[in-house]
Amino acid sequence: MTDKWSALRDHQARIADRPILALFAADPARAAGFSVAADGMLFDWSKTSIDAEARALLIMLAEVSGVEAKRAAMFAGEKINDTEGRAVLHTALRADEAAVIRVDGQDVMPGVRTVKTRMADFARAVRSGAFTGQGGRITDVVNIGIGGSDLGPAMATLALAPFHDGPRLHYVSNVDGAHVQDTLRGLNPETTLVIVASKTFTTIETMTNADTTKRWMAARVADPGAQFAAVSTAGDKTAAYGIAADRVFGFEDWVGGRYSVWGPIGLSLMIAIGPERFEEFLAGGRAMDRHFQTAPLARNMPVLLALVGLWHNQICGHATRAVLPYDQRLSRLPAYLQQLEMESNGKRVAIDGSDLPTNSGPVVWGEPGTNGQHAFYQLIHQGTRVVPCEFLVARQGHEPDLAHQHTLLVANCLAQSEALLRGRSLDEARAIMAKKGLTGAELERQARHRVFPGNRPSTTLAYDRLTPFVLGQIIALYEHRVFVEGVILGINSYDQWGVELGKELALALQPVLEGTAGTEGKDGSTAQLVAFLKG
Ligand SMILES: O=P(O)(O)OC[C@H]1O[C@](O)(CO)[C@@H](O)[C@@H]1O
Repeated sequence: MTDKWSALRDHQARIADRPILALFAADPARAAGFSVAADGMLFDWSKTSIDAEARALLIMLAEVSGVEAKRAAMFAGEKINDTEGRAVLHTALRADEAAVIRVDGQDVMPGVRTVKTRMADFARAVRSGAFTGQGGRITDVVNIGIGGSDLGPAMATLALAPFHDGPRLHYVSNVDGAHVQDTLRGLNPETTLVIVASKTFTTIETMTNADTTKRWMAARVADPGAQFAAVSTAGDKTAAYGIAADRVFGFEDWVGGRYSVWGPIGLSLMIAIGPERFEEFLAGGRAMDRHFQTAPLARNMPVLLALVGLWHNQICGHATRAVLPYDQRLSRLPAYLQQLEMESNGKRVAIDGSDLPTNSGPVVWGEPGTNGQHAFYQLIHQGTRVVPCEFLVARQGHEPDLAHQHTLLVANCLAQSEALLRGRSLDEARAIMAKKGLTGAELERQARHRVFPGNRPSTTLAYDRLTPFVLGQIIALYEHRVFVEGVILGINSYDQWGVELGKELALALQPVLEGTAGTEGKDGSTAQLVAFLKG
């Protein structure tokens, strides 16, 4: 059967044996030709097996899949999340002051601006000491949320540590009591602000941790509710929880959880770095939006990042991709991208309800370099499976006195992508063994262990320095990559039905574990585990 993927699959089969290095040899301008720059960032995808013909076919794939029309529909507030009947407008949260964006005929921007101003006022009050706890100035902020209500602000707070001049920030997500207990230990309830961050305000992990934290505070503070703020789309539920309306920051259902760091869910980040820096973060996202909307597909960074991803997963069959930031402060980026990419594009059914004719999105994983090098790069270099690697690296760090360490970091990043590309041949390995004095069968055996197949694909995203603006660019880049991949796959990237069944079963298992219900109807393994865990 020929479909929109066929020409690419046929082409890939034809070029499968051609080494990436041969592409560089044949085209001295390959590095520049297979790279794209946008607002100070460089995305180099030349160390992949994509040649000029594959590139043309990939661009055509984006065209025939209607990426440009769908992009316009998203930015215009059309309800492209059609299994939930919602618009997808996280971009409105970072749109410029003059923007007019309508949903159901209503301009949403006045509401966005009003809430942002309220957030900024509150953040300034907390940072300046105008808003106090019952024991004085706020020293610590605890953000209680999970998934998109945790990963974005937690990742960004860590990423922007050099700009963190507000109170200390803590993030509690896991329903495991260890998380909340370990976080609250050592904090003073009288000077702690708690932000309950939940789009729905029903998520059991978040509400359970909020209840626990409220009890912890009540033991020392007369009015714990006065030190709680809430971020949610559910104003009725935050009111029922006893949080005064002036400390509730609402948003609309057109902001998906994993896309929500730009708005009220980013309140903790705003308190950490201040409203002005937060604006710079939004400006970075906005710059990437502009690039995504205006650059031709062949020079469009999110489009190219998506096409490289599709080439590796759907065409070459590589099931995972590693995100490898050579930037310690981006150590939570892989976890953040796991939700962004896997919750968005981990779907086996197309928008029309039919089975997907190809693989869904890949498994995303990673750790910051150089730590990963001393852990799992062995498999990346010499394992039997190919793992496309996505490196991120800054031209400069925030530690001028440690510039030599930054140079070492950058050298390591470049060395890894070079090693993946070049590898080491058997002859080269034999020469190394011969130099060590080995001969015969032992030389051969030892040499085989030292062969690196090479020809392993990677991309590198390089930027100047991890500022709020650059972080905004990076997050928006990946958001739009997910969008483009989703459009081409023909799925709805903005729902998440796959998380529901486990939630339902957990609710039903709670009384079983408490002993008020039996294990009738449970499979043998689950019943056995219940019996063991009940003790
Ligand atoms: O913000 P909420 O409503 O508590 O949801 C938290 C997370 O739970 C999910 O719905 C998945 O269970 C995510 O999509 C979301 O980010």
